[in-house]
Amino acid sequence: MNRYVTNKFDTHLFHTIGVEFLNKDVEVDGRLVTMQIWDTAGQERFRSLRTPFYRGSDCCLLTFSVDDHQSFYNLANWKKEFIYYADVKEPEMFPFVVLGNKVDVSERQVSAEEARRWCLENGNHPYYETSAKDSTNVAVAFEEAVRRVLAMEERTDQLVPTDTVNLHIKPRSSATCC
Ligand SMILES: Nc1nc2c(ncn2[C@@H]2O[C@H](COP(=O)(O)OP(=O)(O)OP(=O)(O)O)[C@@H](O)[C@H]2O)c(=O)[nH]1
Repeated sequence: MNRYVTNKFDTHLFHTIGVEFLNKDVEVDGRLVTMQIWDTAGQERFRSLRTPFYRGSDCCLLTFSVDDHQSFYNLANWKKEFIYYADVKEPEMFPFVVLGNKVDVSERQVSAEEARRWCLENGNHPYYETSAKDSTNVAVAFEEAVRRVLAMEERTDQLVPTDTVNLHIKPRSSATCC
């Protein structure tokens, strides 16, 4: 989030406490969009602080580190937690984007193939290999998230009938006559 919005990278970051957020205006496929990005704390002790912020999200970027197998195994739990607290009614329709971050490091523990397979088998999520350190694919991944949200909104709009018939019948007032 910091690399994308402020174009900065810090090697000595403090853990996120609760939630941090930043906004960014972006043009995607000719549409101007204001993104509100919420970065939730990953540490277990902050669970109760982060979970209230899931509700109302339009998209979820599930992120792991390619040099840390455990963070990859945790993806399923993060997804489950998000779906539960965001109260996602149709998880298979919700836009998730998966990021394998830290591709700048040489000691990988998760291959791109393994990550892609997980994405395919767990909802066919788009997968991007990113580096907040050297900017690889960061903007591309966020823009894909915007595209998924816009596509989702278009689909939902199409489900709303345009020619509605109001079947609600107003009760007649007992005071009227004739
Ligand atoms: N080499 C490298 N290091 C990174 C990259 N992204 C983050 N880091 C480092 O990894 C550490 C953890 O980064 P965070 O962004 O705080 O990770 P987090 O998962 O959000 O952690 P919480 O704040 O506890 O939720 C920091 O020291 C970062 O500098 C990257 O793309 N490459």
